Amino acid sequence: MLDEHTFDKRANNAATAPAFLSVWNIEAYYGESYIVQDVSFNVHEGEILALLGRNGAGKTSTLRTIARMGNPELRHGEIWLDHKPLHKMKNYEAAQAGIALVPEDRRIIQGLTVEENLKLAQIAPPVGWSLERIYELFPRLGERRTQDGSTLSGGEQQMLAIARALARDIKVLLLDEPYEGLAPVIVQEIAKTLKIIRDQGITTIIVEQNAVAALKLADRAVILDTGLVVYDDSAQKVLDDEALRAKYLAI
Ligand SMILES: Nc1ncnc2c1ncn2[C@@H]1O[C@H](COP(=O)(O)OP(=O)(O)OP(=O)(O)O)[C@@H](O)[C@H]1O
Repeated sequence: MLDEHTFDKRANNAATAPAFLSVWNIEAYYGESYIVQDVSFNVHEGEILALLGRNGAGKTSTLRTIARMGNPELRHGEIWLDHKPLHKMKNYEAAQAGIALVPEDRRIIQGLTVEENLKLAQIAPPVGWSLERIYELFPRLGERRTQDGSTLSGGEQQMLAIARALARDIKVLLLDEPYEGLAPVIVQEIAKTLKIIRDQGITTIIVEQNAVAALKLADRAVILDTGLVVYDDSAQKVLDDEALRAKYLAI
């Protein structure tokens, strides 16, 4: 592994200069199962990256590794966020460094209102967006601020899960299947919001079964196949290339 000193030397080399978020040769395991197999990609500040691939390709595992969840266990490689070594951090340290993972099941806390869910996210510094700013972006949440969060519709729960991430001071939003189970009109509404969030400087990685929707949203795409990167280029190119879509995404 490189220390910060070695990293600085690398940073001076244009060919290997780290991006805002750099994932370098990461290998991660569930027990002895080798799942994330030498994955590398860069994410530029303020872009939306779609991380795609068939079922079981290792997308969720890659997000969990970046968020330093501990399971899967990172055994090799490096992850750098804005010159900070995420690979040396525990989950809470990665969160403090600005990583927010919104998991597939959204984890809305039952028995707490929308506003309480948001306030709970702000309990420990560094605090991010104010409630006013959040409600401006998600008017539906403002209207339902006193409603139990677990009684929201699927789309509203997804909005609350994203809003809760923004309530903390984050740099990178990791979204795992944000569109799952949502009607196309709600998908469009969330996509519009994610573009506004990008335009406010937040970097996003989206993992999504609805590859077409993710590609339409994203600036760039990385495609995984059995734990390996098989494509890393513009999202539009994938939309335009039928053979590529059929080969790696089966769409
Ligand atoms: N907790 C776990 N323990 C052991 N193996 C796991 C665990 N979670 C996932 N795996 C395995 O790791 C591989 C990659 O799973 P992962 O969920 O990362 O893929 P994915 O690309 O996100 O898939 P999907 O699109 O189906 O959600 C799969 O073979 C899966 O069975």
